[in-house]
Amino acid sequence: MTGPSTLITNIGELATVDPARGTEGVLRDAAVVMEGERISWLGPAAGAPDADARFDAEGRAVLPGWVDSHTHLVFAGDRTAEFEARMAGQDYAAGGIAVTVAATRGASDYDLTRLLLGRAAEAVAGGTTYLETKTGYGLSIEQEARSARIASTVADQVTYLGAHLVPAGMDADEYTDLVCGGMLAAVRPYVQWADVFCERGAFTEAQSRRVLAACRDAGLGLRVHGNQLGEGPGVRLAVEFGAASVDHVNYLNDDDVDALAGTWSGWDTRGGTGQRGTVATCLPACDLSTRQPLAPGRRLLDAGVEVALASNCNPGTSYTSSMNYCVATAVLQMGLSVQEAVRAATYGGALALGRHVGPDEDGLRAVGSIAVGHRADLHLLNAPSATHLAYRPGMPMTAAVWRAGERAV
Ligand SMILES: N=CN[C@@H](CCC(=O)O)C(=O)O
Ligand SMILES: [Zn+2]
Repeated sequence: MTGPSTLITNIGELATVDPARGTEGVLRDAAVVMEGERISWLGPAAGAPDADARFDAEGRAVLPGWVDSHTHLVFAGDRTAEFEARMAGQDYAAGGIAVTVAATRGASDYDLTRLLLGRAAEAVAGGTTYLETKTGYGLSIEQEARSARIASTVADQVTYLGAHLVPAGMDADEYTDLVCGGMLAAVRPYVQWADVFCERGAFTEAQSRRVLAACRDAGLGLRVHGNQLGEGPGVRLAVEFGAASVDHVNYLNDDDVDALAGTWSGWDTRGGTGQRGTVATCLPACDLSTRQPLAPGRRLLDAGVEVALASNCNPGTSYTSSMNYCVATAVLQMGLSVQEAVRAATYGGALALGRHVGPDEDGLRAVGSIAVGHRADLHLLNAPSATHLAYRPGMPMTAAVWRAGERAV
């Protein structure tokens, strides 16, 4: 599909995050042409072709739109009281999820959709152009199917997280049967991925294994919430099942890091080719809000693991979809360079969602990097370089956003 073309010129720093351009991938004094939903040209501004419309970036930086590969946006209510108690010293516990389940079950389809649309709009306003979201606040066949259906009308990709918490009054193994049986069948038309919260207070290793096997057999891609509140089997299970990502990863021992690194042994990080492994998705906004140690992103990168950064926007542990904030935190507190953090929040998220490459055909274009044929998802900063995301944290850095070639902000 073609369409009207737009030339964005006078770009001071164009962070392509394209592995084909080597680890740097940064062009100076650059321009990009979008044609319909796709990128049709990029290169030096001086050599840019004509286009139907022209936008002057005035020397500012352009990045790929953020790819937020981990959110929980289908919910009603909030958990301010729980947050206040946590800031007063109480530990986070999985049980708080039940408060959101009650509020979500009580909301109408109309309200749940309206709330989700508002949150997705907030994410786009912050530079996010590709969004995953999950079920997990329904926890019955009807409610999980409703959440999945509503999510699929708004998010780019949807993950089934029936295995988020065992609902009050239910036996854990009987609930796991439901997650692997009738509930899975009911959500299946709406979701691409399945996830399990493998943690104390949520699902045990044996229960998690059953969920992952059933969902894999149903043809879903897999991800795992693991090692968030302490060391545990989450990472090992993710590796064993060939999951696309394991998310949180706060408490890792050497074996966990080695196991994750092993999944990337056939991968060429510089070129972005080869056999892909399990992405470690770090969620720094969640770590700060729950006062957990920040995930060891530096250690994972040094070991050769591909890392993603995501917001984990949800009412319990991370009530923000600001990827700018996640990137700033990764640089200021996790030891990532600006380039590594930007890559993790764009290309890394795309890797975790299987969209780092695409056939680059309609509806299946690659996201998370700027290259010809990829989806035209661009983020113009109010700054001359991406460094300003960390150098000026908390400042309004998002100047304009194009999503699939359309101006969204
Ligand atoms: N860790 C599990 N699930 C969410 C939190 C859910 C909640 O507390 O409502 C998370 O990713 O942090
Ligand atoms: Zn989560």
